[in-house]
Amino acid sequence: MRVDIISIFPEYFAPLDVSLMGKARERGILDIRLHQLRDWAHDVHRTVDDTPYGGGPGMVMKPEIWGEAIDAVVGAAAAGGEAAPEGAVAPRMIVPTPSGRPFTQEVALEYAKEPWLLFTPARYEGIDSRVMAEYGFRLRVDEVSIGDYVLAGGEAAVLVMVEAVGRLLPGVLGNAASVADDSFAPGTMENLLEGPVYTKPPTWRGHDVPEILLSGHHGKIARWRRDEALRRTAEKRPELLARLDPDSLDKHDRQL
Ligand SMILES: N#Cc1c(N)n[nH]c1-c1ccc2c(Cl)cn(Cc3cccnc3)c2c1
Repeated sequence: MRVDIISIFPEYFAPLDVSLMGKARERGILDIRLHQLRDWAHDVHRTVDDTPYGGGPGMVMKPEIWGEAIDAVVGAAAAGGEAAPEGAVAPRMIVPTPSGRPFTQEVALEYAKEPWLLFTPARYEGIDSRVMAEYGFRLRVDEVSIGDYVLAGGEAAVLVMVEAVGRLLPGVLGNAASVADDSFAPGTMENLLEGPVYTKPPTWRGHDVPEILLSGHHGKIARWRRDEALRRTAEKRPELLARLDPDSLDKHDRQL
C-alpha cells in the first residue's frame, strides 16, 4: 500500500518511522511518502491560509495551494511520471475533520483494501471546501473524524488512521490471528471489547492469574475469554451489546 500525506508539519509523522509501521515500511508493505504543503506556496512567506469569506474566527487554507499539491502528488503517477501502486490510477483522498463520518474499525478495514491512500491533514479552520468538491469524485474524497473531541489539526488523526489501517495489512502483525481477536474485529469479537490479558509470573504481588488460563484446556479458555469480553463490554460499553447480532450469541452467552 502506498500512503501519501500532505501537511505543513511533515515532521509530525516521525512516529511512522518506528515500531510496527517502521518495520512495515522497511519490508516494503507500506510505502509512506510525506510532502510539505508549503512547497506549492510560491509567495516569499509560503502562505497557505487566508481570512474566511463571510467573516468569523481563524483562517482558512487556500484552495490553490492544495490543488497544486494534490495534482503534483496524484498527477505524477497518473501522468505516468512513476508507476502508480498496483495500477491504481488515483488514490482515495481522506480528509480528517471534526465534522467527518466516524472512523471505526469497519472504516479501517475498508481503507486497508485500497492500494493507495492520500491523507490531507489540515490546520487553521480547515481547507477551502472547493478542494473537496474539486476532487470529490475522482479521488473518492472521504471526510472522517477519529472521535467526538477537538484536536488542533488533522495530523494526529492521520497518525491514528495510518496505524489502524497499517496493522491490518498482510504481513504487518506477526500473528495474523491477533487481528481477528481485536476488539471490534468482524466475526466473534464484533462489537465486543477484548478481555484481560496475563503473562508470567503466575503470581505477582499476591495477584494470581485466573486458574483457567493455566489449565491448557483451550475450549474452556476460549469460553472464559468470551465471557470476559461480554462482561467487560456490558460494564464499559453497554451500547455495543445492543448492536450484537442475536444469532451470534449462543445459549451460554444468553445466560450471562
Ligand atoms: N479528525 C478529526 C478531528 C477530531 N476528531 N477532532 N478534531 C479534529 C480536527 C481535524 C482537522 C482539523 C483542522 Cl484542519 C483544524 N482543526 C481544528 C478545529 C477545531 C475546531 C473546529 N474546527 C477546527 C481540526 C480538528
